[in-house]
Amino acid sequence: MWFRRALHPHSNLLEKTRCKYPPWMVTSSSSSFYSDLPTKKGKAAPLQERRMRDRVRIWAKGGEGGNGCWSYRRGRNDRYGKPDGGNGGRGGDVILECSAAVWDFSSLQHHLNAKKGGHGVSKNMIGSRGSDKVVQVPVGTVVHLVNGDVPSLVQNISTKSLHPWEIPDADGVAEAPHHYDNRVTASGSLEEDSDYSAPCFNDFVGKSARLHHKAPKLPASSEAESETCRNGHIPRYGTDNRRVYAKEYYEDKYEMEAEEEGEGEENEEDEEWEEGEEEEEEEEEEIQYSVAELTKPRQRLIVARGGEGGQGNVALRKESKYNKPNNGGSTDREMLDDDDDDSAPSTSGMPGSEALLILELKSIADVGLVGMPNAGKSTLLGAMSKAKPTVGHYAFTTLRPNIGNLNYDDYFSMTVADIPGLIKGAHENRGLGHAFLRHIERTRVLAYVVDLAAALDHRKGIAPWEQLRDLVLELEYHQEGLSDRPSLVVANKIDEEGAEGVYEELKSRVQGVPIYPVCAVLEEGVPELKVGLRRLMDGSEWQKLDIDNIMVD
Ligand SMILES: Nc1nc2c(ncn2[C@@H]2O[C@H](COP(=O)(O)OP(=O)(O)OP(=O)(O)O)[C@@H](O)[C@H]2O)c(=O)[nH]1
Repeated sequence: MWFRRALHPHSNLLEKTRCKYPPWMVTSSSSSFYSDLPTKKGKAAPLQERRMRDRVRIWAKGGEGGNGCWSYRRGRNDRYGKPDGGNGGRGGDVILECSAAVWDFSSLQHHLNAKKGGHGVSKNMIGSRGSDKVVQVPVGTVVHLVNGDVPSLVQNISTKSLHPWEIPDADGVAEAPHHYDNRVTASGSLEEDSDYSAPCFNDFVGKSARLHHKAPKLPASSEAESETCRNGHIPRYGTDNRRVYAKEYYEDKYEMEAEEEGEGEENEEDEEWEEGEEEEEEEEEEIQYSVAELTKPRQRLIVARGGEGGQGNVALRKESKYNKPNNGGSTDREMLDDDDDDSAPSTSGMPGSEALLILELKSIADVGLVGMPNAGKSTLLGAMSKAKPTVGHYAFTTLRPNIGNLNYDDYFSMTVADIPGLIKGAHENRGLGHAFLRHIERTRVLAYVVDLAAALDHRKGIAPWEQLRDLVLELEYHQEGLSDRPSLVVANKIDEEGAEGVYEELKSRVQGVPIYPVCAVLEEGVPELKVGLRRLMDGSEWQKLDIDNIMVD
């Protein structure tokens, strides 16, 4: 309605527009009225016109644990009070979530940080858990580890659906609490997370202890004593002293434990030896390839874990009391009520784990269309499926793999990936390089698309049999044995004049694979091609293109 009003002779909208823009920009014809106005090009180019980001390096850091609280609950009748500082909350994890709604890594940040846990509070209240950083990655993401812990797979079902005593199944998709986490292996199978090591004391010694509440009366440690001498009284609020005391407290504890076990020296030797071995390993292989894969939507992978929260003085006091030798046969309750030793400090939260990762996308499709630029791969994908890839009469129109669904009358369906054009020397980074070939590493069937008309009428193109030889060589350069899978040849542009003769010559020069003459533009020969692809898919035919079976001048 509004545009009719604008064009109505009595409408003053047209008049206003005339005033706003110079006369040469405003015409009375309805077709050019709006199109002549200067239009600003949007920032976001269509997906097809953007280059794909299928490899990215990310740095993930789990959230720091919240500090434990040091607090005493004092009352009118209780001058000294009882400890009531709660533990700090656990830091958040960095999680990669597999999603079918994401195509590549272009929306991924390089630094992924999860949130810190909340600090513990008085009245024995635990700090809140830091929120996780969940980022979505496309289906087919492969994770390589440069630095850090091996990521672990998290299962993703609401625990409400489980029986209270049921342990979430490893193969299922149950959201397991963290102690049920499993490690994922290169093959995607799960392993029990048996050697997940708790963060050690050294992890938090270097961190400044930020304690909220009043410090306990410190024992006569060397620093505390010197402070006492200077001020004439035991310092009650010195953070540094608390930290020193906390350090000594834990060092003593760990020494005692080691002495008890009588293996202190052996442990040191073992550690040195292990360290040496680890260094050697690091030197040998810096990147651990394919430590995990995300192949199904909603799969989740923890790449960096949040640090544990620090302990409040309630927890530490209980711990120290339970650890005391119980000679008098007193009960646990009596031991807890006994508040002779109320000087247990609180501890600061552990830092979260860090990981440096390389994410790589390997699209998953049943059939991969491989061909030189301008061979007609995108046109063919559009003819076979409902995909709408960009088609252009110039080379390298396709900048990212396009995936389409090939449907059959009996509801069978398969996915087809159109890979950007390859040229001779792609392995030396000519053209778009051969990085896109990683997308066909997972395809089950290969369809080589050749342009029958490329070398016709003294055009400068390459003859179809030479195109095939170059394609096979490029696949092999990318990965040995990549061409070793069921294959067929699509002889495209059969509608061009003289293409029939080239097709006949192609058949005589290339042996061992079925060749389908097709006109992708007119969708001729496409049904036969679909039948051929299905035969290769279900295994009723198995033929591959061998370099020895291609006759080139
Ligand atoms: N005559 C004829 N032209 C075709 C046929 N199929 C495709 N074309 C034309 O060939 C040109 C290239 O087609 P695309 O589908 O973009 O080729 P591509 O292999 O995807 O090219 P890249 O994106 O460079 O890899 C376009 O101008 C198409 O119209 C066909 O069967 N017959």
